[in-house]
Amino acid sequence: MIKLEHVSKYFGPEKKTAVDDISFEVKEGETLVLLGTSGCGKTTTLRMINRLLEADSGHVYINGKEIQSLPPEILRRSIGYVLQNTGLFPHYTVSENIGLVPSLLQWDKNRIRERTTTLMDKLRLPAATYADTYPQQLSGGQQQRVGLARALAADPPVLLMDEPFGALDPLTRISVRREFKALDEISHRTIILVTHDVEEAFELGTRICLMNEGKIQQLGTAADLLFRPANTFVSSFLDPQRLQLELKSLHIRDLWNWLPAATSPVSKQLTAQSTCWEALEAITTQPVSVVYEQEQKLIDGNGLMAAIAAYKN
Ligand SMILES: Nc1ncnc2c1ncn2[C@@H]1O[C@H](COP(=O)(O)OP(=O)(O)OP(=O)(O)O)[C@@H](O)[C@H]1O
Repeated sequence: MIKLEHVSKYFGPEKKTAVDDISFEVKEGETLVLLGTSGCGKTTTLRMINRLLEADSGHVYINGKEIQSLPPEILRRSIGYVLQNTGLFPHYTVSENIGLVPSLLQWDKNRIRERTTTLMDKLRLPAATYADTYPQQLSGGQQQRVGLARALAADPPVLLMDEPFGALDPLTRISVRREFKALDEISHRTIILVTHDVEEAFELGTRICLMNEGKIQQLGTAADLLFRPANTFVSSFLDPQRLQLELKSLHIRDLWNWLPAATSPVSKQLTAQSTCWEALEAITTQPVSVVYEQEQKLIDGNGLMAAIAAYKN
């Protein structure tokens, strides 16, 4: 769906390298997260995909078509773009902001109104209350949802998101992120999301591309990065949050072979798809059992920790 081949970008008279020969592919419906510390080239990479920046070398393809072959304004109509500071127009109402791209595409007024209302309802901003308000009358979390609705309005197959939850306070950030993940409008889209927040990357990414100094250090699933790091940069980057990330990334089914059998029936609250984090939350009061592939296993604190240790060895 999206393919980068040996893409590089340099800035300034000294041709300082911002992005250094990176290649990756994002499949249809996948969310790829570009993760890394400030200045590692995430935003530059993202902006070369919608041609807000031009690559100095290499090729970018969307659906097999090289993006250079399309005028930037046509290209951008099929790519939703969400920014940290939302980029909403302050003198446009919420519904005018959301309907911007459909208007440019010359949809008729009824279709724009219908689409705007649908999106506002889905994003918990009922049109009756918010359609005629202005962005500055909304909270940060609400403005972020308007920014997302605007990016989704013309139903683009591709969504590029640059620190979309970055301006929100930690609690709002977690709830807006959960809502985003659960949104049916998101599930079928191909998304590239930039963040420096490891937990966010692990929660939202189908795969994660960890960058440093313009280069890809590793591109893989959360489990690849955690348990099969490509180099010491990758493991040290994750170390500060390692325990939490491991508990949230490992599922009961991953540990199945190392968990003890349940000898007597115990209350069942978990499934094999539950994460170890969810299991720990559930077993704070009593052990639980899980049935998977016609076997019943016991989940208690000691058994779970021993199974995690065995999995890692
Ligand atoms: N327009 C520009 N002119 C000169 N240098 C730039 C420009 N844009 C980015 N850079 C430099 O390129 C490098 C990569 O920047 P980029 O914004 O892509 O990093 P980032 O990983 O997105 O960082 P952040 O998380 O802080 O946004 C940095 O060293 C930055 O200073």
